[in-house]
Amino acid sequence: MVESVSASAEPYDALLLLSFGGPEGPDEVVPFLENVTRGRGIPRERLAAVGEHYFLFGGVSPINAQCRALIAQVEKDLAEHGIGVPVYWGNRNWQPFLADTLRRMAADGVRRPLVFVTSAYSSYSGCRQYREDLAAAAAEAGVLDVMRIDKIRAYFDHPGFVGPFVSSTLEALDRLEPQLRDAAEVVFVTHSVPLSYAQTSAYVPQHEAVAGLVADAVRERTGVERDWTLVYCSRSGPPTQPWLEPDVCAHLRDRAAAGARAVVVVPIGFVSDHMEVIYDLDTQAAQVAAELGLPMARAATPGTRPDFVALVRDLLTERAAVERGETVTRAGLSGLGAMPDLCAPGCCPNPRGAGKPALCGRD
Ligand SMILES: CC1=C(CCC(=O)O)c2cc3nc(cc4[nH]c(cc5[nH]c(cc1n2)c(C)c5CCC(=O)O)c(CCC(=O)O)c4C)C(CCC(=O)O)=C3C
Ligand SMILES: [Fe+2]
Repeated sequence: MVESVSASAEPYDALLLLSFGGPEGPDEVVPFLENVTRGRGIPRERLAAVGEHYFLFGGVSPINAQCRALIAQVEKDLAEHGIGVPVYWGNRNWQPFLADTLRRMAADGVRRPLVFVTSAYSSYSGCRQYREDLAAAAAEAGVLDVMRIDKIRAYFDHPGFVGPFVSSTLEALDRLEPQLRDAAEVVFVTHSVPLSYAQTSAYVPQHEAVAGLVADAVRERTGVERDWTLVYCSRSGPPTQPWLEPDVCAHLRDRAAAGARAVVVVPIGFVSDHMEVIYDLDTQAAQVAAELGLPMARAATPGTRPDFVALVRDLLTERAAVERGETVTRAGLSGLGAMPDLCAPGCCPNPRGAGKPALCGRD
């Protein structure tokens, strides 16, 4: 972590965790899905199928509990480091809704919050869409005149994000039978997105960089050279629209046919074990692997690992130092360089066209 940056949140007076949101009971599943997919042309069959994924887990997405757990650890960590900013939480698609949170923050006297989004990579879904959410919610809450909102940069190659995946990949290898460990291939997985999103953002190169960093570290630690691939899960949208491929299940079939002996599945696209992880990987991909007789272990996501909790503080103090006019050293392990604090004009564009207001960028 970057200790050269003084541990102060000045000029920020609050940290806002901004996430996706998820249902917390069967009655909430359909309204939640309506919020997610409004105006996005997701086929009815796909929606019904995704609803079933949630019902399989009692209509409860794990994501909200994971946000609460992360916030509790971040509050503790900030307090331990003498950083006295309150931490708030708002979501794009479910309670607590972002606009309600912004209203409460304004009433509490917050004027200069910094936003941390639970998405590490650049893409419309993980970057600009949250910036549009901030603009819409700030307008709805009527706080645009009293609050200046900044957002923390994309953090895919930060050691506090990559490190937990190195540890969890080693732990997953250890869960395989000892005689299979050295032969196990590493399958890095992220959320598929439409090709149009991938072509207009650094989504794929950023994932390739993280996969390479984790694979290198695991090779160093185990002394074993193993094959790895980046694949995708959770494809949605109409069948006519091209999305990133291959799908994780198709990849497992291919590798089994090619004689692979075991796999470790590493969900580098996700900061915590939410629905895509517990359904698409732990349920669906695990079932395919079982049918193929292919031993599979799934690596954990960063969740509330101490390195990831410390990442939030590091990025908060880094950005605060920038705003105070200090020179900072930015933690980042890939050769891609840090993403800018203010998104460049037109970055991670809205596939339905420009023109929707977005905060925290140069456009
Ligand atoms: C890149 C990306 C991330 C990672 C970055 C980030 O974390 O933000 C992400 C996260 C998430 N996606 C989630 C859930 C859903 N995503 C959907 C639909 C879509 N996701 C997309 C992309 C992404 N999504 C896209 C291009 C669509 C098509 C519609 C559209 O263009 O918007 C749908 C609709 C049904 C379906 O078709 O799957 C659901 C229910 C949950 C909550 C999980 C839980 O409850 O635990 C989380 C964290
Ligand atoms: Fe999604």
